[in-house]
Amino acid sequence: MKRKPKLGQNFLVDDRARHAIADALGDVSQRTVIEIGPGRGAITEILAPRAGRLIALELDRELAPALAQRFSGQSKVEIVEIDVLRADLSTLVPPGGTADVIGNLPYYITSDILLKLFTAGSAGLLSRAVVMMQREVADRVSASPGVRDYGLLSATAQMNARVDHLFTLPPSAFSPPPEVYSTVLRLHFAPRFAELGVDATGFDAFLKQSFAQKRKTLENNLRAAGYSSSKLAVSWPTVIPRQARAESLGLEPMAELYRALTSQAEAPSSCTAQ
Ligand SMILES: C[S@@+](CC[C@H](N)C(=O)[O-])C[C@H]1O[C@@H](n2cnc3c(N)ncnc32)[C@H](O)[C@@H]1O
Repeated sequence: MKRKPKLGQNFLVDDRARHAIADALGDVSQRTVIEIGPGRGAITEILAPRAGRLIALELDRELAPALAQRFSGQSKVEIVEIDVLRADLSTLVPPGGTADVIGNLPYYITSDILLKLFTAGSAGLLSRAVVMMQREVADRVSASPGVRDYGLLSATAQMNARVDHLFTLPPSAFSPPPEVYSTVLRLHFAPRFAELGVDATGFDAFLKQSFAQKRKTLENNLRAAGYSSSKLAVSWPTVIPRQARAESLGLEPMAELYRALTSQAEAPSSCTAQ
């Protein structure tokens, strides 16, 4: 049986691909770039001479000191041994400015990393990210409403960023080769909460409730979350068919329903499910 590498360590060995990933971030000469999971430095070594400042976050206790040693002569490069999910990104961003992110992500925590990036993007800390992930996850992030892959991750991503699908790599681009294809996405952080007239925390929670069970209609998911039938009936916008599933709806009608539900005094927690 093939042994799975620990910490999602499939290192990029395709030279064209690592240059294409670094190039996708554009001109970073005046930018702070945060690299997630630099590993053996495949992308780090391309960005080190280009970036205004490069901060690479690596969890592996052997790889991090080896990289720190290798880049010790380059004052613009900092290698930090840390779990990216525990890192406080706000401390890495220049005061009053934003940073960019790059990374061939460790696939076992891709969704958690993306959520962390969206939160930081909404807080105005990040501008762009070029990130590689398992193809199936990238397809979900960039899916449009109504297609099979569209779900909570797509809605959350598209509330927070414009998503460009860049290119896909086969397992042979990595060593050891993973069992899956990998896709590179570019995210331009541009939160839509204000434009759609919703508050970020409340709407994020509403999306989770709306997509809670794929086989249920949106109305049934919201009833299960505690909204009463009467409240749903008076708030339901005419643009949304009563039998619709959240997976078929764009963010505009979802925001319209959320605004209608929250503009009335009754809160979901005080509703009786009927
Ligand atoms: C897919 S490899 C990419 C390595 C390198 N950037 C490349 O392209 O060859 C993922 C990297 O993320 C690191 N990693 C895994 N979990 C991490 C975490 N929680 N925080 C930071 N780095 C992590 C792994 O040690 C590994 O170096």
